[in-house]
Amino acid sequence: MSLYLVFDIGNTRLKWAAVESTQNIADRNKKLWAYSGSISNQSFQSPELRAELSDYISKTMPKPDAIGFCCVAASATIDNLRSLFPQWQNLDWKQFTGSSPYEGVRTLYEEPGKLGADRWAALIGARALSNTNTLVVNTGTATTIDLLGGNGVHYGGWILPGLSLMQESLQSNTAQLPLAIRSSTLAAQAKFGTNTNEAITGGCDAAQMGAILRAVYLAKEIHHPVERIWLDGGNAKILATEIKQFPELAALPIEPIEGLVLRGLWAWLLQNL
Ligand SMILES: Nc1ncnc2c1ncn2[C@@H]1O[C@H](COP(=O)(O)OP(=O)(O)O)[C@@H](O)[C@H]1O
Ligand SMILES: CC(C)(COP(=O)(O)O)[C@@H](O)C(=O)NCCC(=O)O
Repeated sequence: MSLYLVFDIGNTRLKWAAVESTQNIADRNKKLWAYSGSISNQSFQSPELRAELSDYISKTMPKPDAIGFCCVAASATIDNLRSLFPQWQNLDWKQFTGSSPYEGVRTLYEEPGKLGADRWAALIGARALSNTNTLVVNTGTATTIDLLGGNGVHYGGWILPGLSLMQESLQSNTAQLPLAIRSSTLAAQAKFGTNTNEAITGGCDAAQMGAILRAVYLAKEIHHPVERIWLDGGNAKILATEIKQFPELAALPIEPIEGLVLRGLWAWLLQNL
């Protein structure tokens, strides 16, 4: 049995988890991520908070046999990550990138090295869960929508501004729009907005859901009809709730999930160590 520590550094948050090589990688039980957590990139810039995180992780688990990580944030974050555990000597750090090979999955991206490492890891994580035609939707800083065929081929995908980014860009690039606050009465989104707040949140939600729907139609057009949609990332719960209100989308095989990127890093370590 080997112990792995995996880190997913996104543009907003750093997520981590510890897993044992003997655990079932297809397990969807939340307990799978018993040792896991996240910290905002902003907090991770603070030496004091990094020391706290390091202390917490190193007291929670023994020295791991390997640490797998991927990063789509600034490269300085990688330096901070790699200096996190001075208490553990000779750590085996493995960086996963968009061009890291993984047996059983290949991408049609023209330059795989340019594919976001987190998108590629999420696709591998999805593959570890099932061999069906799958749409991988990651609703983080950006929203990414990727099609993975049951044959293990990544047909490419789309990148949209994430929900917060959409709303923030309206505020920062207009004279009259505020930063919208999501109403707790979600039914408001299922109609045309009758105030600025509803108009913004409803519009941004509709853009995200419209892209998912368009991807489902396109997958059918290219003869890889979607059999499963994984919804991951910081805005997955919001979007899943919105989706339930739209019969056309609610009928789709959509499931919220956590940690697809971390799962992909784990699968990659299993295959390469
Ligand atoms: N506790 C949180 N901290 C930061 N962002 C959050 C939180 N909860 C929800 N969000 C939303 O999730 C997004 C970040 O999601 P995440 O999947 O961590 O992104 P990334 O992988 O790009 O870092 C933010 O843009 C924000 O809209
Ligand atoms: C699209 C992304 C910004 C998403 O990042 P995230 O929202 O997870 O922080 C990231 O995957 C990235 O920088 N990709 C590189 C370009 C590409 O995938 O084509």
